[in-house]
Amino acid sequence: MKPHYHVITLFPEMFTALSGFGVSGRALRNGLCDLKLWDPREFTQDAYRTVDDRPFGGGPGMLMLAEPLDLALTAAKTALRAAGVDQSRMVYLSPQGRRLDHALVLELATEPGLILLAGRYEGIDERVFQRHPLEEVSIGDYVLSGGELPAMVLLDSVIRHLPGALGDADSAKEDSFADGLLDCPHYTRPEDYQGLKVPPVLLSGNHAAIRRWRLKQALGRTWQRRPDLLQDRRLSPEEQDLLDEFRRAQEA
Ligand SMILES: NC[C@H]1CCC[C@@H](CNc2ccc(C(N)=O)cn2)C1
Repeated sequence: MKPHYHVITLFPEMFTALSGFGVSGRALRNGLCDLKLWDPREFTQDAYRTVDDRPFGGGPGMLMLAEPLDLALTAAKTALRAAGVDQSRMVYLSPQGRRLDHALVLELATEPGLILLAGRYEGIDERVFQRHPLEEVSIGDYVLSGGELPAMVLLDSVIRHLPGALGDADSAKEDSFADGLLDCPHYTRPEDYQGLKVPPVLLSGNHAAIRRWRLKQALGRTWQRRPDLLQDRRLSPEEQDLLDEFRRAQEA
């Protein structure tokens, strides 16, 4: 059953960045999943198609009105039910949310339906959260002008884990965060670029040695740049040896 992704957004055209290119574009084109965009403006009833208004209590900026969002969210839910998906996770992208990480991406990749709400302006009327069980998700501790880019970041990372999305399935498995480590260095032709050489082991054809070298580099980089990731990751005896080797070489 292919997953259905629905996004509520004032700027549906932005999503060509996801649907028009690369792995995510191919996955959508090949029907591994589908994407439906809902513009709250289509759910307004006034002549000016108003989607925002000033905040009660004063303060700068505008807020998104509850009704167009409520109607758009309900329309998305109804469409998903018609497609046979009864329970969809509903996500509001916001800096106040649960941090998106590999674990959450894997969770979301198992969902048959997702409804994402991309906010704009200074926020949305709080009553939308009382009408819909929206979970807040953040892609990082910074503020963007809208939730559309975070929605595309979330969907791109999720789509990569759908069966068939990546030609060579291994590349997702080999994704650094898949095994809890940062990525190793990569090299391709030429063997000598501006006097800079490729590590000989990668040209040796000795696949056991190449695997060990890559694992050692990934462990060393993680230790150097993201030691916190090593807190949560038990190391096998081989990995511990490789990391010790890396560290000794650094101190030499
Ligand atoms: N109060 C600001 C807030 C009002 C409502 C719209 C959002 C959109 N911007 C976002 C959304 C998500 C993230 C993130 N880190 O995932 C950053 N920025 C901004």
